Amino acid sequence: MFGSKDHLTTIDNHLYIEDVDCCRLAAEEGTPLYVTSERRLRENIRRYHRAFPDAEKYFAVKANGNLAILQVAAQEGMGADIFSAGELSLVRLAGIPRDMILFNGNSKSEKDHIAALQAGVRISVDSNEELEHLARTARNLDSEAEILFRVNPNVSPKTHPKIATGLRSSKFGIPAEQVAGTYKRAMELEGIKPVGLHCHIGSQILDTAPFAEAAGRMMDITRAVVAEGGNVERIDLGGGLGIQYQPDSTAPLPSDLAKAVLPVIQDSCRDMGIFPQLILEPGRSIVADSTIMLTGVNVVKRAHVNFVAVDAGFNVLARPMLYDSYHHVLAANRAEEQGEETYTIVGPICETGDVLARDRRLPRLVRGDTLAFLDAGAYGFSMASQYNGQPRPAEVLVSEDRWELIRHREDESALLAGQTIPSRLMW
Ligand SMILES: Cc1ncc(COP(=O)(O)O)c(C=O)c1O
Ligand SMILES: N[C@@H](CCCC[NH3+])C(=O)O
Repeated sequence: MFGSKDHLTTIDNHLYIEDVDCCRLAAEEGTPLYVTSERRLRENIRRYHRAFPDAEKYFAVKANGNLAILQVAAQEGMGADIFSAGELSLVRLAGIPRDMILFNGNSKSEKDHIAALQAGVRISVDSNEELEHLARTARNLDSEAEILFRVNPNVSPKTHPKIATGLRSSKFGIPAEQVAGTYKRAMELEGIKPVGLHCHIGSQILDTAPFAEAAGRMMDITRAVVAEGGNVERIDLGGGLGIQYQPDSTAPLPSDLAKAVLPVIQDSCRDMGIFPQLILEPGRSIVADSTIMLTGVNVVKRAHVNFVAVDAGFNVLARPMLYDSYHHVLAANRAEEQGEETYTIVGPICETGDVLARDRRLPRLVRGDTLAFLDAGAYGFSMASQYNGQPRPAEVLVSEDRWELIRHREDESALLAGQTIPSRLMW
């Protein structure tokens, strides 16, 4: 019923994650609730280690910044791809070694550069202008920035346009033809030590060909940099491997990615006589399918469309609203029943676009039922908001037959946090 998702099963009509009954979770922890299988998370990481035994793997923290999940990633030997000083604090707390952290981003402030330099992590430089700013800041701190250059390889990843990042028209990276010149400039700059090249072509990519194409472009650029006398010690191919959101679809595995990119890199590097450290930055393919989101049914409305209104909207799971993404849904308390009715599942937010799923066949639903949205671990909680005065949900980590809270449910006080009323208005 769940294909390769062997952390999910049904017993007596209830959905289980590992050995925990999701109906019990909903009853005891409330809904909406994010629930992660520790076993699946570890297995997904180990799959990357098996496919790429010599590469460093940096978990893309933007996919899921929960500290317990980062702790598991650290225990399993992952580094981190971070995009802000906030994410830097998270990964340092989780114990990820500084030598395996890359500070990415197309719009870093001086404060971000200082945070990266003081923490001693590498920085991915996204533009010629950033290079000059960073060099100045590093010199002011009497420090030296080890940098990679984010390259724009102009490769089409065949994914949703909002999450394609490697096209010429995207805001990310230095145009491929400029990189060798920029690298040369960096070698002359005091305060800067260029050590490699970085790219990331997009997310939820279901075909390995664009990765191979990007690897080829990276090798062409490496050749040009080496010809200028540059030292390329690190090549970072980013993340982006897609997962199987639709039950009848297929997605490549890390081993398929390895088959597509390793020969391209290894052959070219051997030709050039260099042996750089390969880096990958997977997010979604590590954490998405480890996690489900449980949500409670509040209202079933039989109108022009059959609506089922649940307690999670795009404030909890933004992906369907942002990208028309599909998440498979089932009734956690009637998981073995056939679909009898067709429903559009909507949230509690005051917007017509607050639709989590359309035209789903489910058992006849009533108030109090629990729905499970699968594959919710990547860009799920991390994109949740408090819109419409909705406190954000709790998260739990399941291991075999027990679970632990890894993030408390917010209450209304979270909506007040950080706010002040000027005294002149208090009368
Ligand atoms: C620089 C960078 N690395 C890695 C990732 C992770 O991508 P994914 O979650 O698709 O593996 C992203 C997000 O797209 C990214 O921007
Ligand atoms: N947030 C997107 C992925 C963005 C990747 C970050 N560059 C999603 O949910 O699919």
